[in-house]
Amino acid sequence: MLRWGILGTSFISDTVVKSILASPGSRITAVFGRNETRLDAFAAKYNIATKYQDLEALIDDAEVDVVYVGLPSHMHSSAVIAAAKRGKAILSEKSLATTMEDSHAMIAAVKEANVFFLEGLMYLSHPLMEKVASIARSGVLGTIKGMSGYYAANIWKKANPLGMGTIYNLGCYPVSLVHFIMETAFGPEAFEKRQLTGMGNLSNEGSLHARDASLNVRFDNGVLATIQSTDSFGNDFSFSIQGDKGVLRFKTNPWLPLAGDNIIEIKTYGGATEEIVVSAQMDAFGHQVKRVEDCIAQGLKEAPRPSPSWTNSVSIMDLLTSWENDIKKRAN
Ligand SMILES: NC(=O)C1=CN([C@@H]2O[C@H](COP(=O)(O)OP(=O)(O)OC[C@H]3O[C@@H](n4cnc5c(N)ncnc54)[C@H](OP(=O)(O)O)[C@@H]3O)[C@@H](O)[C@H]2O)C=CC1
Ligand SMILES: O=C1OC[C@@H](O)[C@H](O)[C@H]1O
Repeated sequence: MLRWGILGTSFISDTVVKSILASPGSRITAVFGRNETRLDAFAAKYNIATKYQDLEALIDDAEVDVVYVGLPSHMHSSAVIAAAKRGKAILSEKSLATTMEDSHAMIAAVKEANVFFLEGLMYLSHPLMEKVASIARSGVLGTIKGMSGYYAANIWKKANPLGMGTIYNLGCYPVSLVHFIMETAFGPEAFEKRQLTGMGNLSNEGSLHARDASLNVRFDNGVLATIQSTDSFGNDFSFSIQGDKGVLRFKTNPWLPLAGDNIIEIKTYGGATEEIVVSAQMDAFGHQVKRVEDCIAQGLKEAPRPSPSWTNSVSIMDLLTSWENDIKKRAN
């Protein structure tokens, strides 16, 4: 039985805790929150016995095997480093961090401590992504030539501005999916070799960050990717993978795959359209908990693909930070 300690009592901890409690292989022994009222309410709601207002105290708790980091993204690095030093396994929310310096420091710490670490890009643990990878490898799309993605959610008033806006809150989803498809189709180096341009609208509320952002990438092998992301309006998604024989489109949200039916459409240029349904027992958060349990039971320190390896998480961050820098460079 895996014993979890939860850092943070916000919306995302609420979601993740429900999946942990639904799993027979896990239980929650402790929760940290800085606000006493919210901490008490959270612990009471989920019947969590031990409450801490001191983050280090939770990490030190001998009854905690795995720490879930549900703190804002600029705090991931310090929490992950502290947990790694105490030998804890770690599941830490996306984005990995908000800077490359923090990203390298946290991955160095988990390597040094030789502990399990997974970034919470939860959709990559869902069986839908295994299916997408098998389609990308099957040849039905031909050679992959391009990808287009869009993610919009009106969350800017709720998201912590120190999490650095839509690029890190939402853009990380299409970028990590482009990363996964590039790796699946062309091998581990293909994503790294590229040129990009970023455009966007900046906000200075709480931090200087992109609120609406678009990205154009040309990978050195000729594949083109276009991504758009906003946290200032809407509630919508799209993602397609274009090959020289056909195109794959997601009919349901690739980044919030469900318990139930998840739907992909493949259209070949000869005219045939096939709908593929991937049915799952659990949503992405449920599969993510199962993945953590399975990895720890097997003594693994990194989760297998489609979940991101440590190197994958750093590569994704490298693109996110380059995207942000390019937008900011144009604004100057
Ligand atoms: N996977 C998913 O679907 C989603 C993931 N996320 C991720 O979850 C994370 C949390 O984001 P968000 O909800 O915007 O963050 P919040 O600002 O709501 O903070 C989350 C938790 O961290 C606590 N916290 C914030 N600042 C501090 C601090 N300085 N010291 C101690 N505790 C602190 C908050 O306490 P308090 O309540 O007192 O403010 C809260 O309990 C991010 O990494 C985000 O990317 C978010 C949404 C969905
Ligand atoms: O991280 C997230 O993932 C799913 C989105 O719908 C949510 O708003 C975002 O914060």
